Amino acid sequence: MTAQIIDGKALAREIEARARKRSEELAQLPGGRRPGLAVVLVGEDPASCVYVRNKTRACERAGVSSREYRLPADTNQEALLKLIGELNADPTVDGILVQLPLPGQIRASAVIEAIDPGKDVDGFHMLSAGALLVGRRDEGFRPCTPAGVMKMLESVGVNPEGLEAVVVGRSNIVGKPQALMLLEDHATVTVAHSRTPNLAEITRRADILVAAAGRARMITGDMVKPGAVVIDVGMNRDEEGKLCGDVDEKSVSEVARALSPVPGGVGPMTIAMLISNTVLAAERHLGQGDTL
Ligand SMILES: NC(=O)C1=CN([C@@H]2O[C@H](COP(=O)(O)OP(=O)(O)OC[C@H]3O[C@@H](n4cnc5c(N)ncnc54)[C@H](OP(=O)(O)O)[C@@H]3O)[C@@H](O)[C@H]2O)C=CC1
Ligand SMILES: Nc1nc(=O)c2c([nH]1)NC[C@@H]1CN(c3ccc(C(=O)N[C@@H](CCC(=O)O)C(=O)O)cc3)C=[N+]21
Ligand SMILES: [Mg+2]
Repeated sequence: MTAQIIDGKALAREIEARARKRSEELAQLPGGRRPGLAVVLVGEDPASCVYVRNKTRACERAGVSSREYRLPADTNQEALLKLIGELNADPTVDGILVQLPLPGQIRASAVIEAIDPGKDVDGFHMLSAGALLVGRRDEGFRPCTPAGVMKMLESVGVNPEGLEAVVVGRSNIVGKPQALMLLEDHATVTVAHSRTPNLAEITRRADILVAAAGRARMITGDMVKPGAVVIDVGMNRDEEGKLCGDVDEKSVSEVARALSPVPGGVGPMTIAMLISNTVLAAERHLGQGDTL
């Protein structure tokens, strides 16, 4: 078997095109405007710079106006909180994204909780996390990466209902919300992590396997059930400095039915979902309800 490659980039472009249509409609409303996103970057992390550049380009494609705030690496928490307060109060800003990780002197949780929950387009605020947990789609925002993974599954005709899903990783931004979204769609969900002793045994049960551990090519063909759908969230550099996922594409593509590539898979989808969330935030701010 040779796995179908799931084209996250093409799917992301479709989502951006729909967002563009809606952005233009919002701009045409009386008292309307384009959705606005503020991206805050503290320090000069090279990987973060790549993401921020990709986000800026996607905003242009989707008709979302984006602003960047670049602060020096030694910025203190108080100064960052002051900027968040100003962005919270700015009616042209619908969404606020503070690029993670933050430098050590800043407590990320303090910054995330300071964001107006109505502008939490990353979906990292406690209110968004709680809304996902209790199944309230009308409140908060869904975290972009796991939401993008759900769209990718749908795009290859995979309905999670009744399937065994395994998520490798339990972070607040990927693994945990991913497990909740799969559960919401009626999969039987297992979450594995660094203290899981028998990982291969667990992953081999998966009809849907989501790899989000941040370990280069750790998922090999022998860990995958024949015919499984494998989604690779990982963004790693290998020994040669080459960008790679958590999945060993070569061995896994001989076993899986479908596989998402890195690059061109989850990364572009994460950005498309960020844009979708920003349009949703603008709709709510303009009293237009949820249409996306
Ligand atoms: N494409 C995209 O848009 C995005 C990509 N990413 C990428 O996804 C990956 C995960 O990101 P993130 O969740 O933020 O990472 P974290 O480092 O916060 O979490 C990693 C998780 O994986 C688990 N883990 C680590 N090593 C192993 C192992 N050997 N076996 C099993 N589980 C393991 C950890 O377990 P424990 O909890 O026990 O420590 C932890 O739960 C990274 O490569 C990141 O770059 C992240 C966000 C967006
Ligand atoms: N507050 C916050 N929100 C995030 O959503 C967030 C974050 N912080 N910190 C870092 C991670 C990582 N992340 C990516 C986004 C896009 C690509 C992306 O565009 N990837 C492309 C190209 C990557 C490349 O060429 O280097 C691809 O996979 O094809 C990757 C990773 C968002 N994250
Ligand atoms: Mg995100």
